[in-house]
Amino acid sequence: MSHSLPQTAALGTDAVVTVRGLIRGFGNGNVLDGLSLDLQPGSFTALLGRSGCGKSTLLRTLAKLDPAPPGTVTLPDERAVVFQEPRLVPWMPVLRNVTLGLRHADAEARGLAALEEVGLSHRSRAWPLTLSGGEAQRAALARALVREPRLLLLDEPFAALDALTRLRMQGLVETLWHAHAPAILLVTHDVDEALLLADRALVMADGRIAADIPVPLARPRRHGDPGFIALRSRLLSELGIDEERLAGQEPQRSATDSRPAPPGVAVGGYALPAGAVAAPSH
Ligand SMILES: Nc1ncnc2c1ncn2[C@@H]1O[C@H](COP(=O)(O)OP(=O)(O)OP(=O)(O)O)[C@@H](O)[C@H]1O
Repeated sequence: MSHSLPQTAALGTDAVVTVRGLIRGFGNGNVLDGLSLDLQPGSFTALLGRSGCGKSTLLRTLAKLDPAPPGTVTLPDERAVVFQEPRLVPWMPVLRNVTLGLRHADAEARGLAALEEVGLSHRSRAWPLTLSGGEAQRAALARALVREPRLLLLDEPFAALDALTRLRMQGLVETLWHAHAPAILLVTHDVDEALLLADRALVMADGRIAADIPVPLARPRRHGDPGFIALRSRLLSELGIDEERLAGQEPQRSATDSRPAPPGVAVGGYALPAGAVAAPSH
């Protein structure tokens, strides 16, 4: 794990999100144990960590779906969240799903514009159950986008998609980020996804941010670039993953594999072999 002190790193006054000493437990120890974090306006941050370390708990707290003790979390009002499942209301057409809860007089025009941006305007009248997995996630992104969020929370939004659709969706999210500049917090198990998209990678462990790694790579990013490879090694090491054992393994999935990715830490959409993840040292 990092030897730096990321709990106090990058804490600034102009942040769009401020978390200070956040504690959250469910009866059996604290999942979040004094976690502190700042997110700057327009930043793109990836959040990684072992399964069960508390990533979704933090994200749910930032979405105000879970309570936080008074004074520990400061958030903008304009927030939106996209989950692994699109969570569309099945008895409402796509456009209604996107505009649900919007109070603007021109909500429909805004909804159509958002659908246009995600490449789904031709399905605005469709029922959610007739959408493909990728289309449904596009609709979920449009529903987030139409709210003009200053903070966009993404909880493994591509994990249930096949590898090719995931690549397209990653490109779409990057385009939307460039166009609208929300602060994005992306929870992902995929180290390559984190390095392709984010300018900062956070690793959670022991209920805190254990490592805070800048990703100063030029875009568009490529897996083979030396800087990418070096950061990948660093991130895998922070995650306690044995890269040498990983290198000896054949990928279990191809780019056109339509099966959803299995849970656990992944690299480039490939599930890691069991032995590649070191036993917890704590
Ligand atoms: N509402 C809840 N009630 C009880 N325990 C919970 C609740 N929410 C989360 N937990 C527990 O808190 C821990 C952290 O869960 P969380 O979903 O935040 O982890 P995660 O890092 O997102 O995991 P994964 O990567 O597998 O999605 C887990 O042990 C989980 O069982």
